Order: sequence, then structure tokens, then C-alpha cells
Amino acid sequence: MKHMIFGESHGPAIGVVLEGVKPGLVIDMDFITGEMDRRKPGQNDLSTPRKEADSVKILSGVFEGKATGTPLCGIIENSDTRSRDYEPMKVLARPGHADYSGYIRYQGYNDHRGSGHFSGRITAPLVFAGAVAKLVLKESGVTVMARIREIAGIEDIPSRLTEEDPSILEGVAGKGFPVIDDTRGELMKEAIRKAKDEHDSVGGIIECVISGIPAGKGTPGRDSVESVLSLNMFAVPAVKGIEFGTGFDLARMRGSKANDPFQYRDGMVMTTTNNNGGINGGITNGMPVVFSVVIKPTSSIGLPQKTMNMRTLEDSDIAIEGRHDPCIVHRAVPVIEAAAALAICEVLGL
Ligand SMILES: Cc1cc2nc3c(=O)[nH]c(=O)nc-3n(C[C@H](O)[C@H](O)[C@H](O)COP(=O)(O)O)c2cc1C
Ligand SMILES: C=C(O[C@@H]1CC(C(=O)O)=C[C@@H](OP(=O)(O)O)[C@H]1O)C(=O)O
Repeated sequence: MKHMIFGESHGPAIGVVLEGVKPGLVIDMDFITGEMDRRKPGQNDLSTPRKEADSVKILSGVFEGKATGTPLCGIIENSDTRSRDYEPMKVLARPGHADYSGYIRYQGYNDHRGSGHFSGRITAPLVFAGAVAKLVLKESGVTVMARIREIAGIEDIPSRLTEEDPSILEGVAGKGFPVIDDTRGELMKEAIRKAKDEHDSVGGIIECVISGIPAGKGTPGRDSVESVLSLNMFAVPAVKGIEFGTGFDLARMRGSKANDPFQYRDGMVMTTTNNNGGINGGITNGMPVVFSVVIKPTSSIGLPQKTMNMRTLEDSDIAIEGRHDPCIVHRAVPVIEAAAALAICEVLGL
């Protein structure tokens, strides 16, 4: 299954075309709406106040509730646009955002309103595409579950526990603030509110666990399972890092601790630890595939910053007004799951 996302944040609509959806797949709109609701903006004081229904209108590829197998196009109409907020960004580049790089790449023809095609808003069609991918994966017994691992340096329960027993992630998706330990979650929320009051922003880490993939899937080299997942993760705006299993902490471990010992139990090959995140040599080993991504602090902040006028190249000051997420992490949890589901469909040739 392949996908292409289109649209701009303040254009009439954003959407996605999915190619290669299995004919006959039941397109469960209740499930899809639930997934869209997990991401949609304007739900609380921890997120952007922009109000959008984020309901998906299917234009093609579904007949009598089932996929036809021909290109499936879903669109989401934009309604609560406030383009005047973006007048200064016609010439002033927001530090950390894509105003300057996009201006150069598209020779000044890019739609800058609401960050255009660079907006986090384009993750709404990604969540729709991911929901279809999850429906495909469900038929193969594969589940994708993510959680907030850390926000502003405040950590949820350690990753070791989710790596070894992914079932503790069940139910997290249903929470408005998807964390395992709600007490730690409250501290994270406080940190987000504090940053927001100070006209600043915070970032964090999302962990994702994919269960049910048999051993032996994937290809070594550029098409490794790590590569395909990374490719899909870096398509999510604000993702700036990824690690598999124990990831960067492996740098400080010895082989005797980092290696995952094999054992055969109850008719299954498994490992007693999962430091390699279920992947050896770019191929799945049958353990849950575990990875984490870094989400940077939102670049659009109200504090005064130094920048440049893109037309005159003169130094300038900028203090961004308008509606922005003081933290992206909690809203990006379903987005990371969606991108992972699409990646695993690719790995499995679904
Ligand atoms: C769900 C979601 C919401 C986002 N909301 C905002 C926002 O309100 N303001 C902002 O400046 N960036 C936001 N972003 C991030 C920008 O879209 C992103 O930083 C920008 O496109 C530049 O890309 P890069 O950070 O990957 O380099 C959001 C991203 C996601 C995934
Ligand atoms: C609308 C969404 O988030 C938007 C992401 C975003 C950005 O620069 O990424 C900037 C803001 O756009 P606007 O100024 O139009 O309100 C956010 O509200 C969304 O995620 O659905």
C-alpha cells in the first residue's frame, strides 16, 4: 500500500490518496473517526485552540463500505483558518519552522498561510491513512500501540517494561493524554502549561511498540525494517530523532548486557530481553518491534526571537502571535502509530 498526502493548512482541504488497498477490506468508519478524534486540534488547553471537526470525506475507492482496490481518496475540509496571523511570515522566517527552507525550495511560491503544506495539520490525513493500514494489519494479528515516554524531561514508566510486556500499553490509546502512569502525566501537563504561560514550548519522546510481526520479515540493507520505519517517521513534522530498542543507551552498555539471549518456550522462539527492539540485521526476530522518536519543542513561540527578513535579508525581530501547540508530543502519539502502521504494511507487502 502506498500513499500520497496533499493540501495546505489554510486551503480548502487536506487529504490522502491510498494506492493498493486490499479489495474487500471493510472500511470501519467508527474506528477511523475514533483515530481522527485522538489527534484533532482544539480539544484542551494543552493544544492549539484551532477547532476542526477532522471528519473524513471519502471521494473514491470505497463502495458499499468496502475497499474497491482502486485509489482510495479521503479528504478533510479546513474550516477554522485565521490567515491574518501569518502576514508577517510572508517575509519573516520563523526560527525552527519551514518558512525559510520552504521559501527557497519553492522559489517563494509556497502557501505560507498556517504553515501551508509544512503544517502539523497534514498529519490528519496521515492518521486516516494509518487507520486504514491498522485495519489491514488487524487481519494479520499485528497491533501498533504508542505512548508518551517523556515530556520536558519528565518520564513515564521505563521503556524496559514496555519492551518486555507490550500488553501494559493496552488502554493507553483511549486516554486523552496517552501515558501509562497518570501521576507522571499530570506533572507533564503542568510542565506544558508552565511553558505556555511563559510563551515558550516543550518537546519529548514517544515510544511505539508493534506486536504480532513474525520473525523473518524485512530485507537487509537500505530496505531494512529500521530504514522503512525511519523513512515514515521523518515524514512526521517535528520528529528529529529515532532509536530502536535500547537505542542510544547501547553506547554505554557491554555486549554481555546488550545481547538478547534466545530461548524456546511454549513452541515459540523468543529473547529474554529486547534491547535490539525486535530487529536483527534489518529483519524481524519475532519479538515486538520497539522504537522511540524525539519530538522537538514547537518552534512557533511567543517569546521575542532574532530572525531575518527573507526578501531583504535584513536582521529582524519576531514574536509569533496566533494559535499554536505549546507541546506537540501528546497529539503526535496517534500520528506515530499511523506512520508505523503504514511502514509495517510496506514491510509485510500488504
Ligand atoms: C500534530 C502536530 C502539531 C503541530 N503543531 C505545530 C504548531 O502548532 N506550531 C508549530 O510551529 N509547529 C507545529 N508542528 C510542527 C511543525 O509542523 C514542524 O516543526 C515544521 O513543519 C518544520 O518541520 P521539522 O520540525 O520536521 O523540521 C506540529 C506538528 C505535529 C505533528
Ligand atoms: C491545525 C492544526 O495545528 C496547526 C499546526 C501548525 C503548524 O505550524 O504545524 C500551526 C497552527 O495552525 P493555525 O495557525 O492555522 O491554527 C496549528 O493550529 C492541526 O494539527 O490540525
